[in-house]
Amino acid sequence: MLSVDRIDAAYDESTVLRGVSINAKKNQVTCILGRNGVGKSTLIKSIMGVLKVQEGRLTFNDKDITKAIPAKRARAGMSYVPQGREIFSSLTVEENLLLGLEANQNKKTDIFETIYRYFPVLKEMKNRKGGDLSGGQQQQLAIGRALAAEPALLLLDEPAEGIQPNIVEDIQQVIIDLKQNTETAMILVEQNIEFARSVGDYFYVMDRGRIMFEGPELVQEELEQYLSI
Ligand SMILES: Nc1ncnc2c1ncn2[C@@H]1O[C@H](COP(=O)(O)OP(=O)(O)OP(=O)(O)O)[C@@H](O)[C@H]1O
Repeated sequence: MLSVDRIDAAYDESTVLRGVSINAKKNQVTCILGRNGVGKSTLIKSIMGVLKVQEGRLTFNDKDITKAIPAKRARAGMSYVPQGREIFSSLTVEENLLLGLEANQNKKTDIFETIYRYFPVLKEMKNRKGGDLSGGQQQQLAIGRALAAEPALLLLDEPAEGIQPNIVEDIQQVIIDLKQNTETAMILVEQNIEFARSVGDYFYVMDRGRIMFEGPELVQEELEQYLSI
């Protein structure tokens, strides 16, 4: 459903991604692993279109989206949870979710019941300002907002980073539930190997802007070489 074909991406003059190719499939969690600064977030940004690629091609549901702006990719079914959970602090929880609904083709708030079932705390706090939530609650809201679009492809950039363990478990359960009950394809950038292993179906390991390893299992040797384990 998503195919990234030999892309290069750069910030100004410095090239960060070099000939990166990955695929994501319906109903599967595709994990991107690698040390700090190897280009994982840059890859996710290139997929969402926040960063333009210089070379290569992106295809989403058989359409070439290489030059499409992020809003068009969102309308086509992509949702993005950036690293650092960028929610709107001055809007309420419910207003944040309503913004997510904008990208949803059927625009029905029925999806909110599913989101509130996944993250009951969001229902309890639906009239509170996003900025009043704890870090973990804001991460739940960021994921909830992305799910309000009922995406075909969900991009998650380190959702477990800096989050307390019980909320990490909730997020893990949501990913597993989405796999079991929907056709959502997910791309998960993660430093937490156990988290990635527990939900992942296919793994890519990056180093200095390139894919060094890919496969359905994480091989210990590759982990030691590229993830300093
Ligand atoms: N906005 C930016 N402008 C210039 N350089 C950037 C920018 N964002 C990232 N970089 C650089 O691009 C490289 C890859 O960064 P990226 O954030 O993609 O790595 P990452 O693998 O996601 O790391 P982390 O796990 O720390 O988020 C790094 O050298 C980083 O310093």
